[in-house]
Amino acid sequence: MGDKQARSPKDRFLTVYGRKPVLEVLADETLDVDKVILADTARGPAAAEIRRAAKNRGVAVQSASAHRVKVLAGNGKQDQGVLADVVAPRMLPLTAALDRSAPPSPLLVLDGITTPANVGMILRTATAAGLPGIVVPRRGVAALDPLVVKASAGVAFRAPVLRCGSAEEAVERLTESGYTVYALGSRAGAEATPLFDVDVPSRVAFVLGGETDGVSEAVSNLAAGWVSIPMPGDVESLNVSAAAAVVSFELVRRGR
Ligand SMILES: C[S@@+](CC[C@H](N)C(=O)[O-])C[C@H]1O[C@@H](n2cnc3c(N)ncnc32)[C@H](O)[C@@H]1O
Repeated sequence: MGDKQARSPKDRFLTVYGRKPVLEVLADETLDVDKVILADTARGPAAAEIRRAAKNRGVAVQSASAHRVKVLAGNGKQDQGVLADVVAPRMLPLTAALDRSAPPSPLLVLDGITTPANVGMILRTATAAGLPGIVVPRRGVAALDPLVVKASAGVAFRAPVLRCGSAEEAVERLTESGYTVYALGSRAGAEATPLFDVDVPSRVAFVLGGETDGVSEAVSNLAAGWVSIPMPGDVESLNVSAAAAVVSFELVRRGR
């Protein structure tokens, strides 16, 4: 994965699409809206309202074909011919964060989490716990779209999101940078260290896996080991956002 992709412009923006979400971000003075892109086929009162709201905020409205808007919104989404790029001030490429003199730690890394509501809830919880970084790969994880923003209760705009191509790439980069990277799994059995006993070195990251398959084999092979949240009750696993909450606040407790 070259640096070009690692520094995609998408690393700065959350794209919001659809008339109502775009009007909502334009109405929110705390958000820095970079631009609005409106389909050249968009006419009538709804398009006029968006143009008016953008003008009031001094936000540029670019015109594009309806097809282009659809592609930019991630194809198959209910874009209604309009999207807005909102600057997420704390979103950074992972590589840039690791180049800092004090790289952020502890981190969460998302691997294969495809339900936007889970991604949004994880961003909200980890931000609430004060974690300095949540690695959200561009591939294999739900796109940072309005469903994620909604599930995060708007926290996604200011969550410390670190972007990279894939979870595998993130684990490789983190390991090269001296992080101990643990894979979180409920069924790892005897080979897993209970979360409440695990060492938390100064550079540490915990990988959360997908809703169905958990942490991928490729990622777990790169990790330093498995960690599990003890579950004395008889259930197979926690919802991934619940697991993220337990880990995040255990890290807060350890940091005291
Ligand atoms: C719904 S679980 C995935 C269950 C999946 N069948 C599996 O084999 O891992 C989603 C993610 O939440 C995290 N998780 C859930 N329960 C956990 C537990 N008790 N300990 C550690 N991680 C857990 C793991 O990262 C897991 O990959």
